Amino acid sequence: MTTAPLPEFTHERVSTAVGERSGLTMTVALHSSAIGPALGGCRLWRYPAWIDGVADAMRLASAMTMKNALADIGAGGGKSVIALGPDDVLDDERRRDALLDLGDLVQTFDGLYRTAEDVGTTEHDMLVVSERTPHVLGLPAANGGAGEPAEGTALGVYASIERVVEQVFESGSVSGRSFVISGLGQVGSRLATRLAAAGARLSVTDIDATKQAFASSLGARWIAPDEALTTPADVLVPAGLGGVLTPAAIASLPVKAVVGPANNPLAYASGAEHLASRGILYAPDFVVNAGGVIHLAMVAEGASAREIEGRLLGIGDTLSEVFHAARAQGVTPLAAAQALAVQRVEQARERRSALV
Ligand SMILES: NC(=O)c1ccc[n+]([C@@H]2O[C@H](COP(=O)([O-])OP(=O)(O)OC[C@H]3O[C@@H](n4cnc5c(N)ncnc54)[C@H](O)[C@@H]3O)[C@@H](O)[C@H]2O)c1
Repeated sequence: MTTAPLPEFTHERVSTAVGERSGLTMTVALHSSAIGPALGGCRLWRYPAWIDGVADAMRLASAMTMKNALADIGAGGGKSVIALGPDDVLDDERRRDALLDLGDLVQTFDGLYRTAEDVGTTEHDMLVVSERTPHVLGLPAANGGAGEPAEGTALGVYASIERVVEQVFESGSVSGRSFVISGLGQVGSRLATRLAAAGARLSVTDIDATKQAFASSLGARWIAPDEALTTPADVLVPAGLGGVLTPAAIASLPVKAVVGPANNPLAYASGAEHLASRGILYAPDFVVNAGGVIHLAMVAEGASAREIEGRLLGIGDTLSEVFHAARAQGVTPLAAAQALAVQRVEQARERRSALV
């Protein structure tokens, strides 16, 4: 039985298999290849039931279509999930088996879906996946790959944070502004470091309490994970998993803006309207966290570090364009971003059918 509602099935193909070697259930969800071969990472995570992993892959894949369309990298949207059940134990051998199984499943898409690292997987894991399929990005730099995309993601989110602060406070400076960062992983820790260096006041948390030492090295205040949505601040930065902004959380969220790397932070469809009705500016996740895919796609194309940095900082411009469109159309930034992405996908589809 699924514990969350299944997403709408608008995908080109969803393949779920029990890994031959690992016995783990894994899913590749290809949402759209209209713009180009899909690109989206592989999440390795624990779920209450296998179907929750399928639903997560499907939701994340459609968000990747939106993200990649707005990132303008010539890629469609897809995602993969290796689902651990509540009692599954993952030792090194089984982890390797799971990654080889994933490689086989990715290979059945014949290049229409390309994988990379995501929550729960690393660049070294991608090296294992590459033993079974060439359709994998983000291998370690020492192996000729793009390496961890988190630095690129953090740069794009940081550029977005400045635009959000500018929008709300009429100055893009983060100095003296207060932030809550929930999740100090690959991206959250980099954002915390940048924000602290720029003079922001930080309250931070993670479910991994060992991150407290890092927090104090930045001079940040440590809060409990369940205080992240109740601590007053100028800006909330969700940098853990998605689904945290529930109706109850939004009803009393004591911030002026939400902007962060976490995919799908809104737990329900009308969350963006609810935030807007409370006067909270929401920067759509798939606009601000596109730095990772931009980095992966551009390194694969052989772009220079300078060109890539320019595109990462350009995420701030895309976000400003979205805010502008939202104001002009009288809709939320999320609706404006979705409309822009859908328009790009439809245009690509029309160009394709004109060629057939
Ligand atoms: N890494 C990237 O390049 C990238 C790109 C786009 C989007 N994202 C998204 O950004 C988010 C963070 O990615 P990451 O690469 O930093 O992942 P990560 O796994 O390195 O870090 C996530 C951190 O969040 C913590 N966490 C999980 N649940 C939490 C909770 N309820 N409260 C507080 N902390 C919690 C984890 O302990 C971990 O430290 C994810 O949603 C991911 O999908 C990441």
